[in-house]
Amino acid sequence: MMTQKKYVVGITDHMIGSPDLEAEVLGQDVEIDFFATTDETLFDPDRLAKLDALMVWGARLGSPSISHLHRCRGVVRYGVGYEKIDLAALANAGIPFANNPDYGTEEVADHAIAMILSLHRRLWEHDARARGYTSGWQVHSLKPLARSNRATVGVIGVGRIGTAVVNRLKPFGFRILGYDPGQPPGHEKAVGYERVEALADILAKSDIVTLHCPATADTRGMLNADGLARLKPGAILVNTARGELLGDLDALEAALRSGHLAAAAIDTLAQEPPGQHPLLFAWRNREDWLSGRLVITPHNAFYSDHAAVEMRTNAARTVRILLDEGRLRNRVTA
Ligand SMILES: NC(=O)c1ccc[n+]([C@@H]2O[C@H](COP(=O)([O-])OP(=O)(O)OC[C@H]3O[C@@H](n4cnc5c(N)ncnc54)[C@H](O)[C@@H]3O)[C@@H](O)[C@H]2O)c1
Ligand SMILES: O=C(O)[C@H](O)COP(=O)(O)O
Repeated sequence: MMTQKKYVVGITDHMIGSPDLEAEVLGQDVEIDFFATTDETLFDPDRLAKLDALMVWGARLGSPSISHLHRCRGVVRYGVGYEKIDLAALANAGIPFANNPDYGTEEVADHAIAMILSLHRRLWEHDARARGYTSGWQVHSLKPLARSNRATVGVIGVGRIGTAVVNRLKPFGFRILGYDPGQPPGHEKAVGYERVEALADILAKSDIVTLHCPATADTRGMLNADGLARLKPGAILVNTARGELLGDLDALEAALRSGHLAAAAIDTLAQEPPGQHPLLFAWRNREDWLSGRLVITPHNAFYSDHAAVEMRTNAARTVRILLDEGRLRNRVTA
């Protein structure tokens, strides 16, 4: 017997492929309206107007779309970050918003650790030099390598992912500093890092800086020219959080060219896929001056098959709870 549909849930976007997993979790009384695009200008207003809830992955969601969500009880994002969602417009429309904080934490932490260790050990630089090995097959051909228990890692943002990174760093013996004005006193003891009270301090004291805070008005450009200049000479930078924290590729290029920044590993860029900046050109073309000192991955730190299932299941459960109980878990306010 066909179950009558009680609700309509909108799902974006084509990154989902087919919303079969969501259909299973949402149940038979939910009709899914699948918007197979990340381009919100292509969202049909009449279809938006019929939605009881909306699930969003890569799409932006701004006031033109939000103004058509007449009966929507909640918007749920598949991911953790929500800088592409106009929270103020949702609040004005009286529509609550939730993110999906508890998926893929382990994956992002592993990705950051892989980046930290491979840059700390200068794997890519050694690989590049050893390939042309008449001059490069030398044990000490690069800048000095510090033993991990003589190096300091600065973790900026010690929330879920930052904490998972701290826990992974401990067995290596690194000194671990943490900067996170949002965490209460005592958090550093509970997690096991040394608390630093000012951004400038953690930048100045760390050999390796790893970013794990969201993109907000406070954090955008925290490592622009000024922030980069505050780093220790020869520091390493890892960004698996958001590209907007760096933002200024001119400044990043200058810091790498001068050697003030020894190396950087980046999973997120302000523009994705990356554009035509000269630094990106040098990276694509493996230019000698940069070779092995800039590693870029395509915003896939979160990804594993397990995390993808976890992400989709958790987000759909959040919607099901909303439809059944009128309660939105993981709610985020502007
Ligand atoms: N690359 C990826 O695939 C991927 C995947 C998931 C999340 N992320 C990014 O990682 C970020 C962190 O995720 P999370 O799950 O740990 O989030 P979280 O909310 O658990 O932790 C973020 C922490 O950042 C802190 N923070 C806020 N403003 C700060 C500031 N000005 N300086 C220092 N710390 C500040 C907060 O107090 C919080 O403790 C997300 O916001 C998202 O942008 C990236
Ligand atoms: O924030 C997240 O969960 C991850 O970065 C993946 O989400 P996004 O790439 O869609 O923002």
